[in-house]
Amino acid sequence: MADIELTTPGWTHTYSGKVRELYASTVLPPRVLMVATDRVSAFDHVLEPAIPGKGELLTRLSLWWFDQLEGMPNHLAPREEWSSIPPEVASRAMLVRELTMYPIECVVRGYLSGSGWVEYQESQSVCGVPLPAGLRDGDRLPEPIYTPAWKAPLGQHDENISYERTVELVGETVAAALRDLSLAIFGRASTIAEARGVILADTKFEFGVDDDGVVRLADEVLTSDSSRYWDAAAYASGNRIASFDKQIVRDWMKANWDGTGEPPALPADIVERTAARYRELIATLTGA
Ligand SMILES: N#Cc1c(N)ncnc1-c1cnn(CCN2CCOCC2)c1
Repeated sequence: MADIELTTPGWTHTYSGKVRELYASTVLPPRVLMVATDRVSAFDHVLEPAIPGKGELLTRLSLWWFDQLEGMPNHLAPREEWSSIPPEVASRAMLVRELTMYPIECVVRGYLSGSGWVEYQESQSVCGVPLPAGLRDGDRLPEPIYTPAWKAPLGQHDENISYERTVELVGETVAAALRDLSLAIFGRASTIAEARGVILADTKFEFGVDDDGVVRLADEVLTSDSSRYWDAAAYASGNRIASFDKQIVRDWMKANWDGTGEPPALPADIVERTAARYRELIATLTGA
């Protein structure tokens, strides 16, 4: 697609995701340019229209979180290289080290919601992790749980897997590291978010390993696309739907699409309310 290629020379388009485009540098050492688009996806579909400013807002949020998680090796390229990012995408791009990515979505859940609530009602467990009886939708879990998924190729569903299956996929040492790092990062991020009046209900991390064998936090991190964020004050007053993420889009889709055929276009007010929630979350967390 012509509009995907960058006009700045030195970059080759390598991958189109639902909401991101990836490019390889033809001049720098192995680097990947991750460009966030304004596209929004839900229920495995890319929806129309795009959400104005989404790519930039979520990139800013990722970069803020990478900075908050000091001490956790990540995939960002040294900042002195960032001047090479093409100006045409600079506000919504990250220049990252090329890693060998692990095929695991490292999901951590601190609260019971979404597919986890559906599964809990049927089995009193989430992804095979047993939970106490009597929990309600939106309840905080006794402690955060690690519920990994296998990263399916684009177009296929990610598949919830057991911790033991992750051991088969990446070995015991790496599987334990991914679990422990995910739970530790979730704990730190939850504390930082709650100090700002925001609940981090759940999120997913991706990791890769560099040529020196260092396991690094990769992908986007703790964005509204990879996480559920709730307003803590609203939650405390019993309003358990005041979310800062794509819930507005998900709820509208559930009410206006039966899941067959192409999804309907989002109305202008849903687009604007979603953009406003993204802006509000970034302002609440980062102060910017
Ligand atoms: N983050 C990051 C990152 C990194 N730091 N280094 C190398 N690759 C990636 C990465 C992340 N996502 N994808 C696209 C999705 N893959 C496409 C290929 O097939 C598997 C899926 C590439």
